Amino acid sequence: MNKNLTFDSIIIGSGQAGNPLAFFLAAQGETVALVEKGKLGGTCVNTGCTPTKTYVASARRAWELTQSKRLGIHTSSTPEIDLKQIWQQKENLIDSTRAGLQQGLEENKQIKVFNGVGKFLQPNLIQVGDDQLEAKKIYINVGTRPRIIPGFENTRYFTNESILELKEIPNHLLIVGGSYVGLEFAQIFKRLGSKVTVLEKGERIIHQEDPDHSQLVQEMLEAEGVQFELHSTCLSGKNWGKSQVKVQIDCHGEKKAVRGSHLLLATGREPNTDLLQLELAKVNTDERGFIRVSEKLETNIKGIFALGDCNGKGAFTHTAFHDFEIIKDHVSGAKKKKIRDRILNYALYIDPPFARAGITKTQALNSNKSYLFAEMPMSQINRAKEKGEMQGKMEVLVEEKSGVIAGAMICGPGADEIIGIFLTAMYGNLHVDVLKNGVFTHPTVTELIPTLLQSLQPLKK
Ligand SMILES: Cc1cc2nc3c(=O)[nH]c(=O)nc-3n(C[C@H](O)[C@H](O)[C@H](O)COP(=O)(O)OP(=O)(O)OC[C@H]3O[C@@H](n4cnc5c(N)ncnc54)[C@H](O)[C@@H]3O)c2cc1C
Ligand SMILES: NC(=O)c1ccc[n+]([C@@H]2O[C@H](COP(=O)([O-])OP(=O)(O)OC[C@H]3O[C@@H](n4cnc5c(N)ncnc54)[C@H](O)[C@@H]3O)[C@@H](O)[C@H]2O)c1
Repeated sequence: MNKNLTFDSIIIGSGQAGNPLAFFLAAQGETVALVEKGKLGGTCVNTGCTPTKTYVASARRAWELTQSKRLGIHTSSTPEIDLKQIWQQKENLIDSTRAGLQQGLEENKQIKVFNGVGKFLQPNLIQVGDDQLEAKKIYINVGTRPRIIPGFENTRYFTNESILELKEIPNHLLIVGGSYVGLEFAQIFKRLGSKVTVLEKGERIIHQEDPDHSQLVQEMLEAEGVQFELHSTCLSGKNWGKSQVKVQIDCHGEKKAVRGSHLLLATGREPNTDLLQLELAKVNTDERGFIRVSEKLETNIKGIFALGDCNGKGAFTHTAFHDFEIIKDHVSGAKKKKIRDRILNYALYIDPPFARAGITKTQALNSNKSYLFAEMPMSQINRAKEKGEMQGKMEVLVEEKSGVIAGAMICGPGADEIIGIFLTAMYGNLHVDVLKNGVFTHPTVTELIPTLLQSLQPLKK
């Protein structure tokens, strides 16, 4: 039976911004409809951060066993990898996270969850199944999905979602796309026992990073046996017999191709905004379908907001959560928080992690400001030596005039946590001397930050 229901707010998408927002608005006394077409918790919980980092942990443990001899530990047998159990462990973690969320939503009398695809009928009217929901405020948090490139329509392929359902280790995994998703899975499956080949159309992997960083990460993965085919233009796939796939990686000249047992497409994301009938609400998007928003996340239509990956202003869980913080700040009246307050930062969870904050060397060289630069290889850092993990380095960029840190990159043990030291200094607008004069705990990677800063020199091309 059709129902017409009125709420104070409607949230479309149970993602990293939508869930905390539902609880916050409810605590303000609002009635809230939360519309979700799939599983509660969105990408990060179900098919993104949580499952991949669980797999990274298992893969790390498998790799550690192969390294134990070097550290004087002799094991009597080769480790047996049980992907079914790794899968189960990840399922358990996801289930418990989702169960906590579901319980919180069910117990909250102010929130009602609707299962189904939310679509606009008018700027303040949403259709979900047979129900029509009305509210003065609508928050869109619909996230993104894997982008499938042309040429693979009739090929057996996996995405970041379906590959997490495998129960047996692929014999030879081909991965199209040498960026965050592709590289994390490349190392995971190599360490779990697959042969892995990454096919990247560009001249280098992680093309948004500095070229020497692309090189560094490629060399680290190659040292573990991951193979790379760069300049893989003109890609297309086809099934090869019952159990293989063949990917054409150059359709000119020698017509090069590679064959494998499994194929993962990791070629970027596209926004789920096409499901929303945004045209009926006259909400503007950019040419790629991301919703255009102001600094306070409002769309061109008053009362309609877009948060998280679907607004194209961030592509991470922490940026989606910060979008929630911005809305919270505006609803509660402080009205100080803005998108531009945040400093770009993230970690690529290969092991050891590659973490970055602020600008790159390439960006610094292309700007009209002068910068100081310092770097230090992990091979000079005692803690890294003691752990026997000396790949990677630490780098920092300081704006010469202000003496404030503009960018940092750490690739090495604990990099994803240590980058927070630079970020704190950057958020606090601290002069670099504060860190340079600090005394940090021994033996840590962090204790070398003052030494790193003592070697700052003008950044040169
Ligand atoms: C493999 C992988 C690993 C990742 N690892 C990390 C990491 O380590 N660290 C990090 O910071 N980020 C990571 N990310 C990115 C992170 O997952 C996203 O940035 C984050 O989940 C974005 O959250 P969101 O709130 O924008 O939307 P999402 O979490 O994508 O949630 C959107 C929700 O909206 C629902 N929806 C869509 N359309 C509709 C509709 N019309 N009606 C109803 N519901 C709808 C979807 O089903 C989904 O549940 C990873 C991503 C992937 C793919
Ligand atoms: N640790 C993390 O924070 C983390 C981990 C995984 C994913 N993510 C998020 O997921 C998003 C998506 O990651 P992603 O790696 O899928 O996408 P991406 O957009 O970062 O990279 C896509 C890659 O595929 C390549 N590619 C695109 N079209 C191709 C083609 N036709 N042939 C061959 N190669 C092609 C591109 O050159 C690029 O290297 C990221 O923006 C990131 O925010 C974050």
